[in-house]
Amino acid sequence: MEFARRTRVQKRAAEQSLEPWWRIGSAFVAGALLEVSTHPKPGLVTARSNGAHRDMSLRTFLVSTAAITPCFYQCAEAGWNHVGDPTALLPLVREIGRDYEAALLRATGGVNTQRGLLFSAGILSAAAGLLSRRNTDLTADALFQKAAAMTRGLCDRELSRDRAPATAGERLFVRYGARGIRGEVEDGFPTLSRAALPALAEARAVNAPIERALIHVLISLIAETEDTTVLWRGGPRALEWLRAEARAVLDAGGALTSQGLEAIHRLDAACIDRGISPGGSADLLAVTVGVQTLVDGALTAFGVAGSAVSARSSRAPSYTRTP
Ligand SMILES: CC(C)(COP(=O)(O)OP(=O)(O)OC[C@H]1O[C@@H](n2cnc3c(N)ncnc32)[C@H](O[C@H]2O[C@H](COP(=O)(O)OP(=O)(O)OP(=O)(O)O)[C@@H](O)[C@H]2O)[C@@H]1O)[C@@H](O)C(=O)NCCC(=O)NCCS
Ligand SMILES: Nc1ncnc2[nH]cnc12
Repeated sequence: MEFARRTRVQKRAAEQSLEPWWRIGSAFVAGALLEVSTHPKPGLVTARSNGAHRDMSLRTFLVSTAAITPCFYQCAEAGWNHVGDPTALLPLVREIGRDYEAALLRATGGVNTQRGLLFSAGILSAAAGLLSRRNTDLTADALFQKAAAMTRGLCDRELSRDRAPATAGERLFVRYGARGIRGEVEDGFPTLSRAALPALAEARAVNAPIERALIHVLISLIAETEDTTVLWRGGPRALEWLRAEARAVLDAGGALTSQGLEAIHRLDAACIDRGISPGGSADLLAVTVGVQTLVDGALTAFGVAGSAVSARSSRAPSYTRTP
């Protein structure tokens, strides 16, 4: 029975002429590329701005994405081949990830562009591989629950006040109790379930153009995320200021209204003035695109320039939204 089921799954994968892990990894690579190219994004690097950064540009992210791309494929394949408890998959995936974190830093000359994405998308790629092998539908909830199962106990193991912190994230845990990307993953991506995916659904419902939809998702993430990159650079006051500003933009309709978009441009300028850059929220935008691509089962929904973001809408975007 098991052999017949696995053959059926592998036959289906073969019919799609791609090993499942290629499709899984590509979903998150697309997320990384679409994220960095989207403009405007408050304080962040885009295709037209370096945001609040002197050490990063679009090209920095393009080469770091190229450097980490194989990681997602390898993590997905590790998940596909994993047998046993999901927690036993995490050490395998982290070993892969650490190699690619070094590759990322070599590619960027030491600039930390996407460590958070490497961690979160690597784990989700492995979770997707594991679920695909078991012929389980790739829903957002299934992916998030599997990622949480893989990382159970991670924060208790790695974030402690009993030893000298080694990284920014560990320092911020000691100082403020912030759990950063580790907390987001171990809790099963609550910020995506609560904010990002509903914002994407809202944009799809009005057939918003892709770039507007991605900006709208990012603002919704900034309003919710305990972003340790903002905490690191500006402390709790900066994080609370930014989240309040993002909520005000959403009250004006977010990226789905002209007033909201004007407010986003103003917030971008204010973040640049203050040296604030919500890199963790940007990572979660990339992860949201990857997850939605796996749920849709196709890259098309995000790849047709100018069209609406929905995978299902065939008509031209009749895009109007009153605040
Ligand atoms: C597990 C680690 C990745 C944890 O690293 P660390 O101990 O540093 O913990 P955090 O700070 O909590 O997280 C690291 C990065 O995660 C992003 N992030 C932060 N908060 C959140 C959040 N709430 N939700 C999601 N993601 C979050 C963030 O990454 C982005 O920002 C970085 C750019 O920031 P920036 O300030 O511009 O640049 P810096 O150089 O950092 O500061 P400046 O000097 O310029 O001021 C960039 O990384 C974005 O990705 C956090 O930085 C790690 O320890 C680890 O184990 N890595 C190994 C790889 C691995 O395990 N992979 C497994 C799967 S492959
Ligand atoms: N577009 C971006 N700009 C700055 N930091 C980031 N971290 C992830 N994406 C980023």
